Amino acid sequence: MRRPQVVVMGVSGSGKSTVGEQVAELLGVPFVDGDALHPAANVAKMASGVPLTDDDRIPWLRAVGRALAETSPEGAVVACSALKRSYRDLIRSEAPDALFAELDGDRALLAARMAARPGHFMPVSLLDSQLATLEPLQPEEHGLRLDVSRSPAELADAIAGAVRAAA
Ligand SMILES: Nc1ncnc2c1ncn2[C@@H]1O[C@H](COP(=O)(O)OP(=O)(O)O)[C@@H](O)[C@H]1O
Ligand SMILES: O=C(O)[C@H](O)[C@@H](O)[C@H](O)[C@H](O)COP(=O)(O)O
Repeated sequence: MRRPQVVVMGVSGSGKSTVGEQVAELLGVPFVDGDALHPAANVAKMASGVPLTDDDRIPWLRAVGRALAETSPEGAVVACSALKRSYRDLIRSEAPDALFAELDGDRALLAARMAARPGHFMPVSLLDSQLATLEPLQPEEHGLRLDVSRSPAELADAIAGAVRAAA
């Protein structure tokens, strides 16, 4: 298998961190949570209920792309919302072979998962702006879309299988 570079993407609460960690485990590569790469100002903004702008996100997306390309010679899995096509293009400018696994779910399920998640900075009130910003993965983009009504283990298996098939 070529070195896997995988972005688990989707709106807040879709399971990027939970599923991404399991994908990394299955592939035997490091996992990087994109949340940890945000500057403190971005986290403070989201925690106060204000959506990020493109200007807030651009340096962060470059950092996500660099993490994907540079964390390990074996490859990596990164959890990153990557909501717009232009954001994914920025990540691909650092990691051209990245495979994007989009986690989709209906609003009620996502809101319930966000509300049940203890101690996270992201308020449920930002879910609607996340969904409004989301541009789903397009057919010509390298990746797959999955519905998050399935278990994390099933989702991780499907993503790892797609990565292996693409290698
Ligand atoms: N497929 C799933 N089925 C059930 N619960 C899930 C699933 N994926 C994630 N969760 C739960 O939903 C919440 C949000 O998941 P998380 O990984 O933090 O999402 P994200 O990183 O996309 O914001 C967490 O409490 C997590 O345990
Ligand atoms: O671009 C953004 O608006 C943020 O990056 C957002 O999409 C991201 O999802 C946050 O980091 C919240 O963290 P969770 O996704 O873990 O809720």
